[in-house]
Amino acid sequence: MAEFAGVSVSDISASASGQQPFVAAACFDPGQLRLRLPDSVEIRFDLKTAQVLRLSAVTLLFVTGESKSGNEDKNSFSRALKFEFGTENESRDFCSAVEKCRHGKINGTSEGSLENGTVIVHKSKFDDKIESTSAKMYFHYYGQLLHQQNMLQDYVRTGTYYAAVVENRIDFHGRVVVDVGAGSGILSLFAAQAGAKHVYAVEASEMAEYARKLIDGNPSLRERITVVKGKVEEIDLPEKADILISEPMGTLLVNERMLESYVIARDRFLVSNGKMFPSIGRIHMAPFSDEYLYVEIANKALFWQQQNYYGVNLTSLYGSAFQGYFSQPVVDAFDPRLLVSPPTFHTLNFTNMKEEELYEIDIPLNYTATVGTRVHGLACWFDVLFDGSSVQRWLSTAPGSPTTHWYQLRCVLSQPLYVMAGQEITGRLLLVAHSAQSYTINLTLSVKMWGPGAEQGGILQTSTGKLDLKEPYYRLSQPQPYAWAQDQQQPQQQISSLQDLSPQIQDAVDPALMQQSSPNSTAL
Ligand SMILES: C[S@@+](CC[C@H](N)C(=O)[O-])C[C@H]1O[C@@H](n2cnc3c(N)ncnc32)[C@H](O)[C@@H]1O
Repeated sequence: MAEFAGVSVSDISASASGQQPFVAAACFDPGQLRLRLPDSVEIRFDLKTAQVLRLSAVTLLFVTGESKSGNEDKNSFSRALKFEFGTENESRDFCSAVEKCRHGKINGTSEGSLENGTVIVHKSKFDDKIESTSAKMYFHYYGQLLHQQNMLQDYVRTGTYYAAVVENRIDFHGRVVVDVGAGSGILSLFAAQAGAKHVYAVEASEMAEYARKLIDGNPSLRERITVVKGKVEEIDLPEKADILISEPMGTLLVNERMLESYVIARDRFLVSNGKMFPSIGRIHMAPFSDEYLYVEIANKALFWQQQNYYGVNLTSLYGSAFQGYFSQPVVDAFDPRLLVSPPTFHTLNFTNMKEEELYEIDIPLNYTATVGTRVHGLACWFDVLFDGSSVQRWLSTAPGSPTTHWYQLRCVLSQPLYVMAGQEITGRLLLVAHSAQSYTINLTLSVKMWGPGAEQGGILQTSTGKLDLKEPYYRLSQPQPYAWAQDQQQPQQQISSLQDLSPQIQDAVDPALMQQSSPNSTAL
């Protein structure tokens, strides 16, 4: 590894103001820069979080998220150092050494000449889009075995992947495979079982170490699997892949924004015409009616209706709390008979879509109501296709299908809509990605009002909602029995304390329900 002797270093971190420049030797290890000071103190810097800014031909600014002293590994703090080199060549060599060693890469990356002021080694595309705090929590979550176990124990999910791989061993046999976000390494092991020539299991979280252990514990497969710790946006691999395998799906398919990493991995590692398992995903959507759910959500805000909470009037926050509860998409398994019309779907083709197409997903909605009822929002779920050469398999998360750990998702509108059987429901679902690895959901549903004016094009009754996919309400009930007739004659036990609701909710609740409600009914 490269070594640079006699580098003049000034610590210009706020915490080091007034310190004199010192002379050090700079050495590189995979992923690390070591500065050796004359008094044999050594300071190590993690290159993954480092940025290098070229200030002049011989001066570099080196900023790092954390450093570790030789004696005390746990002592970490951010540093800004100014490096002065003897020659321009030396400063360039230092830059390319940083780049080469940054991720402890399997192979090196190109060296390039730089203009003054160019930031040369720093954030990847992932880091540019995603807040570091979000990424830290995300990879911390996936670094824990209990969460990997949760996915492994979703037998619908894991069993479908297993079947898709072993039934299509023709697609894996003798092929190079990249497992994008390998987690425990399970899909890599499946690919190796199906005869893959070599599998690169790429995993960014600490789970990579467990994956290594798991793979080591399977001697007949381990020779053909290499675990690569790092983000697919950042690591390099020694060869291209014939096939990518991944499980990048989040709630509503797109939550976690890992599909973008899957598409980036395709562009970086897959041979042209290579296969992707899965190759397409579809978001399915349909309007639904669920009075129970609506009242349950509206009721949550009632707390803020109190005028004497330890002597404090809370009501000024009631409106905000009410909107807040309706901004949470509901995750649970529901009875498909709650759907008000047949679903439509929107397809994402992972094999040819651009990563940027996932930043904003705009879906026009158009349905015909099959029943007269109140529409409380839009129900969504997804499926993905394993388009194998032998067998095509779908992994479905639809209501009524065996439940998966994704359940289904419902966007509930604070103002329900009235529809008649045969009436058209139009609208738009706009998903806008945000830097916390999730999406803002903008939902609009409209129906034409009946009565005077309808013949002239009708008056639109529109309801809108803005929800944050990052903040779901995990309701996780079992599928509800379909307890009432399509004409919305609700059974008595579902109505509780409706008389206690605020006038605002009472306006929004089905008037038939209000008449039937009784304070003695069982809780919702
Ligand atoms: C949904 S889990 C799937 C794990 C495993 N493939 C399975 O099927 O059980 C997604 C995994 O991808 C990893 N991951 C997410 N984004 C990544 C990225 N950009 N680069 C590498 N790994 C990533 C996460 O840490 C997580 O372990």
